[in-house]
Amino acid sequence: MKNLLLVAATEFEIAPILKWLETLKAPEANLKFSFPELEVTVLTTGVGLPLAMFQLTRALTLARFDLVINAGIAGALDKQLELGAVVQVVSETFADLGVEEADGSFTDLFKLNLINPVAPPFQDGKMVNTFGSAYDFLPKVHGITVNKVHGYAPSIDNLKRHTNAKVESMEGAAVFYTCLMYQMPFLEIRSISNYVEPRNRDAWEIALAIENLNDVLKNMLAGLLENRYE
Ligand SMILES: O=C(O)c1cccc(C(=O)CC[C@H]2O[C@@H](n3cnc4c(=O)[nH]cnc43)[C@H](O)[C@@H]2O)c1
Repeated sequence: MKNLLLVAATEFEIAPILKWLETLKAPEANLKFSFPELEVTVLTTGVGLPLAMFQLTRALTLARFDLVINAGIAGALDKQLELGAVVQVVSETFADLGVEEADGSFTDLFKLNLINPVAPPFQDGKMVNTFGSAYDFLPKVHGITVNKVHGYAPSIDNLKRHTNAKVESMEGAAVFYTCLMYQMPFLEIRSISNYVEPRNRDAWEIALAIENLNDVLKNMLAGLLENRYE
């Protein structure tokens, strides 16, 4: 039997898949859905790096899982990505962990020699999902994780000059760090709800992003359940 941990920041991001699971099976404690061939545990961590890191670490110390799937919406740094597009994030960085210099530029903790850029789980300051390369069903992109969503043109321009990342979230790097440290296979799947641009909340397509994200999750879970519940 496979044990899967589905991790999202908020319940609204995974509400459709949760509803689908609930139509198939009544959950046990801790939102665990048990099928003969698969156990799916759903964990909502709250928004942001500290909450995600604590909740995921606790979950991984309390039970054994074969795979963690981090699912959620995200901002796109690249306008070539369509709103509603679903991607697999294959690398992550803690993008605002550092210092702001007197000229407004940003220096990360690796350049300041405060974190060793090649000490596990980092590779040249990045975290790479080596487990995720086995999965090839979505476009693969690089991601960054931030504490503060970018919404001010000069800081967005500055960010785009210094990263080749295509998506921005608030939890991805916490999942990468924790899973890589525990050598736990994992995937980060994100659907684009908005562009990282001067703040314009009205332009966010959250409903579309959630619908597409949950369609992908449903296909994955249905496959793992040998398509007996479609
Ligand atoms: O209503 C808002 O203004 C607002 C601002 C930030 C996040 C949200 C959420 O709905 C939180 C859910 C989730 O969304 C991820 N997310 C979505 N877009 C972005 C982004 O442009 N930059 C970073 N994170 C983003 C994030 O992982 C949150 O957990 C609402």
